[in-house]
Amino acid sequence: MSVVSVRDVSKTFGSGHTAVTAVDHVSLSVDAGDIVLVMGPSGSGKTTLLSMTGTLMSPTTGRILISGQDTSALDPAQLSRLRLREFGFVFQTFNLLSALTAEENVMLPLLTAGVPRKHARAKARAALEQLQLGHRLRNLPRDLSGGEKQRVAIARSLANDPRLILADEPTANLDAKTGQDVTLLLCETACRENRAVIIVSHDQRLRTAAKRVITIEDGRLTAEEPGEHDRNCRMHPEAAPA
Ligand SMILES: Nc1ncnc2c1ncn2[C@@H]1O[C@H](COP(=O)(O)OP(=O)(O)OP(=O)(O)O)[C@@H](O)[C@H]1O
Repeated sequence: MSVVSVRDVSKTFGSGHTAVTAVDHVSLSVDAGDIVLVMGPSGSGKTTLLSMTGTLMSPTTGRILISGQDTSALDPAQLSRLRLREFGFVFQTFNLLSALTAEENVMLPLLTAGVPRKHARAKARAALEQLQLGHRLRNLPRDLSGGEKQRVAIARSLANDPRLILADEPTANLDAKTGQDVTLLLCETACRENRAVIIVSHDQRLRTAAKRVITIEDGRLTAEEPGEHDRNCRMHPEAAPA
């Protein structure tokens, strides 16, 4: 069974002559271990598709199934629990809380999900160590580089063992090399743990991190090509931590 199945989904904003169809009859299935890069011009519907896939926005028509469960049948509280349990989110602006250390930032969603503090701390440390940030546990975001901040955000997205990681322009605020390295690290880690990943980006260099590359234009999926990701989840030789 697919981790996520997007079935004939459309999203229209507004109505009448000002209506904009941002996503137009899109179907897409993503399995465990899949790493899908969604590319396309500005305004083509990438973020709208990602938001619906993450149940942050409901489709106008069509259905989103998460591990076979139809999300349209769930109320907001159930959707919120589903997101905490099944999804990890990575954003272009990192979205770290400035008053919390790296470790506390990673612990936060675990505590929200009801994980006991001691266990949450151990999981946060393990996730940060995996992202090669074991020496930065007590640092505040302001003392971290852009690449380190995004690695903390990735550790946070991985800490609750999500089935699916959704990343929206994760490299937009990083220089090209750092952005590619951080994304490769995310993809290698997710691949080894058999998690599914969907990344929305303009960045052609991320093809090296993806197993599938999907193009969206005017809200429609227009192409799918294989990516260049190493199927054995090996770290790309050029990638070193940022
Ligand atoms: N909340 C909204 N209300 C009205 N129109 C919207 C809304 N969100 C998106 N749109 C419109 O839907 C279309 C798709 O937007 P979306 O942000 O999904 O594209 P995108 O491919 O992610 O663009 P970018 O690469 O610039 O982030 C655009 O025409 C946009 O203006």
